[in-house]
Amino acid sequence: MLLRRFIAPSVAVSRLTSPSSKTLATQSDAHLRHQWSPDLTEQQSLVLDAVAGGRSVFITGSAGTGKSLLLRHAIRVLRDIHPRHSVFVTASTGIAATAIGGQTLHSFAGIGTQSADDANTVLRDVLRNRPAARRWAVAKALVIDEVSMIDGRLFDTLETIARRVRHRKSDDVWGGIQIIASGDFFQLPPINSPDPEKEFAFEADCWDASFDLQVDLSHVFRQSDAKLIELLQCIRLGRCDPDQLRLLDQCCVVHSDDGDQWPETGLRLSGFNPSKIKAHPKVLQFYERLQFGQS
Ligand SMILES: Nc1ncnc2c1ncn2[C@@H]1O[C@H](COP(=O)(O)OP(=O)(O)OP(=O)(O)O)[C@@H](O)[C@H]1O
Repeated sequence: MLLRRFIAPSVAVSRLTSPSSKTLATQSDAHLRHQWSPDLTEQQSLVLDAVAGGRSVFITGSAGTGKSLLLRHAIRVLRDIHPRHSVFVTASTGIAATAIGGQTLHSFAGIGTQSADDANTVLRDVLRNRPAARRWAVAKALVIDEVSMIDGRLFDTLETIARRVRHRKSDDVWGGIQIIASGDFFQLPPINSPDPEKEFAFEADCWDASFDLQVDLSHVFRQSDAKLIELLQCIRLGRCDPDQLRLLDQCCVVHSDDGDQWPETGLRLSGFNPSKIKAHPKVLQFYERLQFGQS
């Protein structure tokens, strides 16, 4: 269901067709590319060129396509083209924010951890929170990592806050703040999204208007085996064909009466012939694990 809702609009995307209203920087694209890294792919370079040009960009792609690496480059570029104090680096979770040296989106925005009530209530709270209102006022660029965990209603609320706080500076979407968002909607979803119609950020009313460019990174760096990459992509989309299912099946270690292969999970092991276990020449190792947490 998520697949249909997400892919259908346009995110298998390269360039938005409508021209941006934002002014493009005058730096030479080739010069910037040379400075960044010769190893970046064409898609990654396209993103950095857009960031350097003041455009708002959504970066997506499956695991290992270089989103995090690209985001780190993008943050450096943003700090080159804007005053440092006006670039805010955020993520939807504390762990993700720490990884990129930023803060949580909620903390930046001054909205607390509860999900957005109506936009007017949240706006009133933000305006009472002077440091937060000031952050919104001075921001020229806002980075949002792991945007897949932001629900659509909150995304719309944040855009409304930006526009209302900054109405004297700009009537544009997000009050003219350059938005660089990154995430993979096939990975972590929002927690307790309050509005089923706007469960995901890409369902927000302002989503498409928020970005000049939406890029789906296609080159997977984490694996090099083409067959494995294709298989992982198909699993991600829930579209495995019978050949791929057979291949997966072959990878499972299956109990064989005379072979030396062992079941790979405790569950299967418990159904394994106990005499086989006792007769096995190798010494069995037992590992104890303690796990703490709240349910
Ligand atoms: N252009 C590139 N050339 C070589 N290696 C690259 C390039 N871009 C990314 N990588 C490497 O690919 C690996 C995966 O990158 P990264 O962690 O940024 O992916 P990701 O899309 O953020 O993954 P995930 O969604 O799992 O967090 C890293 O080791 C990274 O250094």
